[in-house]
Amino acid sequence: MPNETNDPLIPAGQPAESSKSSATPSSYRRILLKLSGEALMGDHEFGIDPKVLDRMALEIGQLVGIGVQVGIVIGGGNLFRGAALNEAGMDRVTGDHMGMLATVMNALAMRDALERSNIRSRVMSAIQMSGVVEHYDRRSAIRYLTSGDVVLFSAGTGNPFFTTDSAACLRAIEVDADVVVKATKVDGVYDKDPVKHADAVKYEQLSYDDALEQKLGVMDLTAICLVRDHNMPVRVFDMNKPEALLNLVVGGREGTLINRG
Ligand SMILES: Nc1ncnc2c1ncn2[C@@H]1O[C@H](COP(=O)(O)OP(=O)(O)O)[C@@H](O)[C@H]1O
Ligand SMILES: O=c1ccn([C@@H]2O[C@H](COP(=O)(O)OP(=O)(O)O)[C@@H](O)[C@H]2O)c(=O)[nH]1
Repeated sequence: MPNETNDPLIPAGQPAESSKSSATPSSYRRILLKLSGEALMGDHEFGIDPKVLDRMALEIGQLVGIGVQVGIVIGGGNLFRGAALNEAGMDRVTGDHMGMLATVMNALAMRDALERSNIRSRVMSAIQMSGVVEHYDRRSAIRYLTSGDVVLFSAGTGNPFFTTDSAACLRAIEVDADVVVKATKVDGVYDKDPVKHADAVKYEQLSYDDALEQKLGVMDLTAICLVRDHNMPVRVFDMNKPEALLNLVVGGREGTLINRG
């Protein structure tokens, strides 16, 4: 049922067609954007490139400008990954805790860039961090999104052994986003890793089951199971392509759509 009551706690989740009749030219009313930590590095080997943050803030601002509600989950792979720390000898859960804290740092940096561009934003964390960021609360998050604030969901799911892809899918389902938009370094999902195979063929569209059966590697299987079980569409696109984000949100053919098929 479309939300016709203006109650912020009634899910936005309007199908694309119904929101087309509203003031926004967007195909989507509420999106969950997943940014990988590595996307924030730019040309560097580690850390955060402020120029990349500013460019992303600009692109996110374009979405806010046309009335799209934007939730963001940022990864932490530019700083720490639990699995990599574990391979180097560290306890896995400790490594995952460090990875989740890395996502909070990235979210703080992104908020800083958004605010410098005069885009209202809030950071919420799955791990309580009083005095630094607000603890994640679904109802508050929906209120913020409805009021037009960009909400950065940090610290992943709050649990070790998960990824921020799973966190993005989880938060998208919880706040009833219309779509998960996954920004990567490649321009969609291919039949094999396009970075390793020059002859890889891109999919325009892919079903959840095909993505699972073929283990296509662009998103972890836990995340795909979650979106499949809740019929949440995912679009994978290239964040380095200028205007690609805006284009896909207004209905352009960017990247690969993963859905029921
Ligand atoms: N079938 C595939 N289609 C597209 N990308 C793939 C595929 N298999 C593996 N990949 C890799 O997945 C990466 C994108 O996922 P992403 O989550 O952004 O990266 P990371 O896991 O390094 O944070 C791409 O850089 C690409 O090399
Ligand atoms: O719910 C979560 C999300 C993330 N992480 C940890 O945080 C790291 C950074 O997240 P991710 O690898 O998903 O970042 P990205 O690849 O998107 O940069 C992961 O490797 C995990 O160690 C975790 O333990 N639980």
